[in-house]
Amino acid sequence: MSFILLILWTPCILVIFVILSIVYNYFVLRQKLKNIPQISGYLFIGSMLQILRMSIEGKKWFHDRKLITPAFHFSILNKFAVIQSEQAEILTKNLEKELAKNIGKPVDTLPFITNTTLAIICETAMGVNIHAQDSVMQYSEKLNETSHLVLKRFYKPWYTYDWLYYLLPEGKKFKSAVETLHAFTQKVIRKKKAERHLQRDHAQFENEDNDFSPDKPKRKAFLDLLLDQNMKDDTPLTDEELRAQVDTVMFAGHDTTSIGITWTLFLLGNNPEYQEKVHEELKEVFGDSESPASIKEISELKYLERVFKETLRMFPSVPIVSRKLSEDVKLGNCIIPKDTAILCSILLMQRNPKIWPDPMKFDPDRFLPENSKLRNPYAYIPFSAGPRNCIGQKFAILEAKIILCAILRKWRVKSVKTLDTIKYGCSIILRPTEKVLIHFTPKK
Ligand code: HEM
Repeated sequence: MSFILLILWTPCILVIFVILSIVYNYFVLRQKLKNIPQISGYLFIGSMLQILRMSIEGKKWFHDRKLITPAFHFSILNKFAVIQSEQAEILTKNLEKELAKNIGKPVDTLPFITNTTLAIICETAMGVNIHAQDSVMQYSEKLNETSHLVLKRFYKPWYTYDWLYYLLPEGKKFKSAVETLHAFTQKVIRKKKAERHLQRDHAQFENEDNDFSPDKPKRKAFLDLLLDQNMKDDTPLTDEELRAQVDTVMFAGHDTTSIGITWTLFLLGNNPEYQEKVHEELKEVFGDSESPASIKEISELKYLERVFKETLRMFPSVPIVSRKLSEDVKLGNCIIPKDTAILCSILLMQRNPKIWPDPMKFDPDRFLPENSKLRNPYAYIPFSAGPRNCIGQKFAILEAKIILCAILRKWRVKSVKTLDTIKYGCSIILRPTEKVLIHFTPKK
């Protein structure tokens, strides 16, 4: 079967094709650059638009993407890696404390990892230190609340109409959560802008282009980089658009990665023979050293990278991506007309036994170069594909490796639940719906 037809109730009836085939994903995801909208605007009735920029289309999307791309350049990622490493060290200290408090008990792992990825994204996206800011935790809670509410709205047709939705308790809750989010990001942007004015007045940044030279210890957040780029742009972003950019990176950049890392620990904790290979690799790269990992050492952890890739195959953090066709597209014998809504199911495709034999078997060697070379690149798309793919892919892989490496250099892990017994479900993100309990046993 290549696609499923879904008919949904929205202000007008919406027909959606859920695509299950590699070839069809290829046609849908690589549509022309001129107009590659996602359909979150359709599905979530515009409410997500208030928070994020995911529904921006055409030239506007292209302009904004060009503007934020330099902030994800490889040279800048290395600077961000310093923050990722510092936070990974804090995580291991926190885990040590937790284990000392509850000797012999398994740890509910996801909250620890999420606090870490949230701290990382706050510092890298906004330049805010999480420990100094209680409001950041509130920001994260509200972000989760809004994504749950958006999804609930999708299942209740009478919530479709804004005027009605905002009169009802859930609509009011949603509005208040969005206001908290906006207020926080706007405050940070205003503060950043004021700081920059002050710095300019004091001529502290005489040579902007050299700001990333190694002898300059100052680290810039995504927001600083965006403001730098924005100053050079012919059509700069407004404050509201800047806010949406930062919110998007905050939203897209912490839960996705923390859940991916937690699933990795869960799968390693169920597959001791593969976990042993990770420990062997760590021993080879680090020996008995206890110093934090360097970027070079992280890049040598090829097996760990394959482990993370295989985890994202079985548990893609984003299980579905959406598109609205910008042109008629021929799929098999059918012509699907322009403007049709399409869902590409990453989850179903990456677990399709015709493409991935024995799909629920965890096997990192599927990603050995010799085993991947003949595979269609659209068979594996946890970061989506085509021009509108995940801009944070390299950031996420680096972060996952740094955090996993920091944990697995200290402990062996064993999961309480198995693949058959753990409960999880699809919302915007594929997340566990129960605690992911893991035993951590010191290696020394
Ligand atoms: C394991 C971690 C991650 C996964 C699996 C993931 C996956 C995805 C997917 C599937 C999309 C949707 C693309 C589409 O609709 O085709 C996306 C978009 C996006 N992601 Fe990620 N992501 C991850 C981490 C990150 C991180 C760490 C950041 C930022 C630091 C980030 C920033 C973004 C942004 C800004 C977009 C929107 C891109 C656009 O519309 O131009 N992601 N991500």
